[in-house]
Amino acid sequence: MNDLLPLWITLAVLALVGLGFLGFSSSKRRKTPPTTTITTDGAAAGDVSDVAGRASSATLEDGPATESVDDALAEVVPAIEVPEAPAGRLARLRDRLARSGSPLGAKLLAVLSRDHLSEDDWDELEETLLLADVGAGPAAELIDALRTDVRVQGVKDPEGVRAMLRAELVRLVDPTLDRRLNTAPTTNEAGEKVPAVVLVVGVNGTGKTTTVGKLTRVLVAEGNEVILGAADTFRAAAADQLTTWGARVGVETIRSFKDGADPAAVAFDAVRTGRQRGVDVVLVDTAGRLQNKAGLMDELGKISRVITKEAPLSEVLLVLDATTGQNGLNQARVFAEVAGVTGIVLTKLDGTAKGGIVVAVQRELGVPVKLVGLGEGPDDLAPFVAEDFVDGLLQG
Ligand SMILES: Nc1nc2c(ncn2[C@@H]2O[C@H](COP(=O)(O)OP(=O)(O)OP(=O)(O)O)[C@@H](O)[C@H]2O)c(=O)[nH]1
Repeated sequence: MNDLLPLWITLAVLALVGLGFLGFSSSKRRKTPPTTTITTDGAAAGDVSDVAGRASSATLEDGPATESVDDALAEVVPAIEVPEAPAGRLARLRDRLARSGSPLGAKLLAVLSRDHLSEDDWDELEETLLLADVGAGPAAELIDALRTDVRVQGVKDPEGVRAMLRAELVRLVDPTLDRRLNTAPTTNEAGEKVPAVVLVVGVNGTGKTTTVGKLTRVLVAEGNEVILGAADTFRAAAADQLTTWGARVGVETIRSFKDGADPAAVAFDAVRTGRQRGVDVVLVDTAGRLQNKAGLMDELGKISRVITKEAPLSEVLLVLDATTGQNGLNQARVFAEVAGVTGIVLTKLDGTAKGGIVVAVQRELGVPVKLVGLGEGPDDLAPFVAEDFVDGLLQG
């Protein structure tokens, strides 16, 4: 029996080592990056935000709850998606524009193709433009230009009429405006990289958070490193929503888990983190409740003041819902005064026959439309191109 003692000891040691290995590998398995693929439908995205929210709050509020955080994340952390390249998106989305804008394009073409244009016909054209929210000034301008074209050229064949209308609409939308997004990082005097900071403002419900999410994908597709700041602390779900958008393309969101946290503090943290990490762009989502002008001015003023301690603001994008017409324009005026808007994002153009708002809002604010939202899909945000937009209106 004594002779067998060394053998028993060896077996016991081997068994212990074996058990240890199994334990290690199973704990490793829990930490393996989850492989759940998130589809583009809202339900799956919602699941992720729930869990992302649960996981992060567990980390912050419950102390060392690493096990449950891992488990929660393991359920649904998405595989990183590859967003669609931005160039040519407007052409892909042209059908949606055509469907929404066709009352404008088709009606204008139908009237202009009549044999002898009477005063009533010109009135009808003007009315059509006004109904599409082009605005009184630009509508009158377009009618004058078309009257001159018809008198001088006397075009009557359908192709000629279409070409004439296209040229005048493009002129009205103004292809000469600089619509580039300023998202290039800079270098400060100390030679350090400073990220471009894009502040996104607008009334609640216009699509700000969605736009920040879609814009993140545009920037990632262009090879930028991005960090998001969830400074919409008014609506708790907005930060979850933003975290989900970011996670889908491997982008981190800086947020607070405190109810009603100071949005300026979150914005500051986001920009500071972006600077420390050397990222290219920091995108900051805001709440922008339009309680009153003074309140809005205080909030946005404070956000931009604290941000600029870390990095200059590169862009202030105003998100406007195209379906809200003149009301949207009134809101836009207030934001433009308060926030120093440098570009407009017009959302929900897929759901309106009022594509003319592009012209009205540019004229009203003197700021170009830089991006348009044409659906709820993750890549349904397109850089605005005057010619493609007009072609969309005239298609169909
Ligand atoms: N059809 C369509 N829907 C859009 C578009 N952009 C945003 N939406 C929808 O508009 C709704 C509101 O969007 P949010 O991004 O939550 O709006 P928000 O401005 O951040 O709202 P608050 O956080 O309350 O300030 C969502 O259902 C979006 O899917 C678009 O271009 N087309």
